Amino acid sequence: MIIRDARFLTSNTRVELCPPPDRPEYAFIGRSNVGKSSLINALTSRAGLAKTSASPGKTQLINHFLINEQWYLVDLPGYGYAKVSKTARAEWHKMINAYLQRRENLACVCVLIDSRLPPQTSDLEFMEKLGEMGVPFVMVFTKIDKQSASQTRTLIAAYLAKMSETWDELPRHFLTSASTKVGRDELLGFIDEVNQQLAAAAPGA
Ligand SMILES: Nc1nc2c(ncn2[C@@H]2O[C@H](COP(=O)(O)OP(=O)(O)OP(=O)(O)O)[C@@H](O)[C@H]2O)c(=O)[nH]1
Ligand SMILES: [Mg+2]
Repeated sequence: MIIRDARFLTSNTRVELCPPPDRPEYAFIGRSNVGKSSLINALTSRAGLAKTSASPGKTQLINHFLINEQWYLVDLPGYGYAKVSKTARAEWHKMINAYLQRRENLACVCVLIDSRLPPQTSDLEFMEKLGEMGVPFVMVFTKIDKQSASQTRTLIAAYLAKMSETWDELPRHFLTSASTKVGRDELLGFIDEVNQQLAAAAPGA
């Protein structure tokens, strides 16, 4: 897929204030600092489209971007950041739960996972929750440029082995780097595929 056009639409905390649910939506979520905003910039080849930061907790709102006038890409605030207050964490859960439950055009959630770490409880629990809610998702491993290919292979294999303890069928997964753009075409190809399936299934198609 070629990204001809990518623009920022809105930032807000409430699902009712999101843009009209009139096209497929793909949401990026994962632990703070995992590289959600950076990957959005890499996918769209628009540096600075989504705000990034070396310190965790940069993205605080539900940010909508419109891609090729056809689909929405959403940058969400991260979870699992230790220095966040109890109140802030409760607010995050409220906002994200409402978004996941009520955003009717949500086509797929991309759960971003740091490729350098062993399976983290917060990621495993979040994916469990998506499964219980019946929200489709894929796993997107990030920052693979930061280690050797063999380290990545070993860690991903261990991750998938861990997942197969609780999942009968493993979700699809992608290996990515916002720095080198590895995995960009695969992820965009997947989004294209889902967009086409949804269009074919839509009434009047
Ligand atoms: N080397 C490398 N660094 C990356 C990559 N992706 C992100 N980073 C760096 O990781 C840090 C966090 O990136 P962000 O994109 O802001 O992370 P985020 O997940 O949006 O973080 P929050 O909005 O705080 O939840 C920044 O310093 C990025 O430059 C990558 O693929 N490779
Ligand atoms: Mg961010």
